[in-house]
Amino acid sequence: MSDRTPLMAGNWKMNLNHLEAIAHVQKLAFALTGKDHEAVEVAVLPPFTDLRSVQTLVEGDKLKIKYGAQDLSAHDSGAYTGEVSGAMLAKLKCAYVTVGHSERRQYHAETDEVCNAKVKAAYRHGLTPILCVGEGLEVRKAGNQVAHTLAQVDGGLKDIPAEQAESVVIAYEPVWAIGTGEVATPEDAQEVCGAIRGRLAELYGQEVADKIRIQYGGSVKAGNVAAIMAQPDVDGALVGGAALDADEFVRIVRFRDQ
Ligand SMILES: O=C(CO)COP(=O)(O)O
Repeated sequence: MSDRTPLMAGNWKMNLNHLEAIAHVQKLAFALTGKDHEAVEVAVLPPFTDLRSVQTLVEGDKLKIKYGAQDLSAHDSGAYTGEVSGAMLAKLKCAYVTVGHSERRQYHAETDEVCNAKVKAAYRHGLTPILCVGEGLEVRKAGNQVAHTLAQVDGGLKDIPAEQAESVVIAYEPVWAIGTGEVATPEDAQEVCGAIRGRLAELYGQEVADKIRIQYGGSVKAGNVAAIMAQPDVDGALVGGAALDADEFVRIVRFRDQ
């Protein structure tokens, strides 16, 4: 059993307005106990428009729930219409920011180079990046999932020094498992997460690699999370749909009770 604290993060995607976000975080906060928070780090990743409201609630009620954003600009400020900078997210006391989610890679043509620039921007502003990697179905069918995912890790972490990388979170999210209900088997998850740990050791040495948390994401539910979390190189989950159901997300946080 590693001494890495599991991170269960809910990626709400484009769901819950700022009023719904307040109600949802209140429900989570009411359900989660001090014992839960000692065992697992819990984070929510709402849409940008919810962040100020979530910050106000978390700070006002001194909640242990962390929060962050689903994306950030590679730029710090300027003529980038519609973008949100890491500086602005830091001002809202965001802890995390996802980078390179497959839906952004797919719909916004985010390359490994763009993801690398965003990882650097996150660190410039004191945000912990959750770097999302993972293969599509064709790559999986061809048996190239490890090589594909490691190339994304290499690209996303290019020129990131060890003192920053040791805090990064890597989220392995096989695209064919996202939103499909077809969760990866624990063995599939461990195969790639273990390979990611090995690459991190090659890049930064084993001591740093052993500090880095690697999440699994893709149709995680309370019923399947425990077997995935039992894998030695899985340190949490990046949860989509199930995170929108407070009771289900709390059951995911309490995976050890299953
Ligand atoms: O994309 C995901 C989290 O970032 C996973 O989404 P689902 O849990 O809905 O499959």
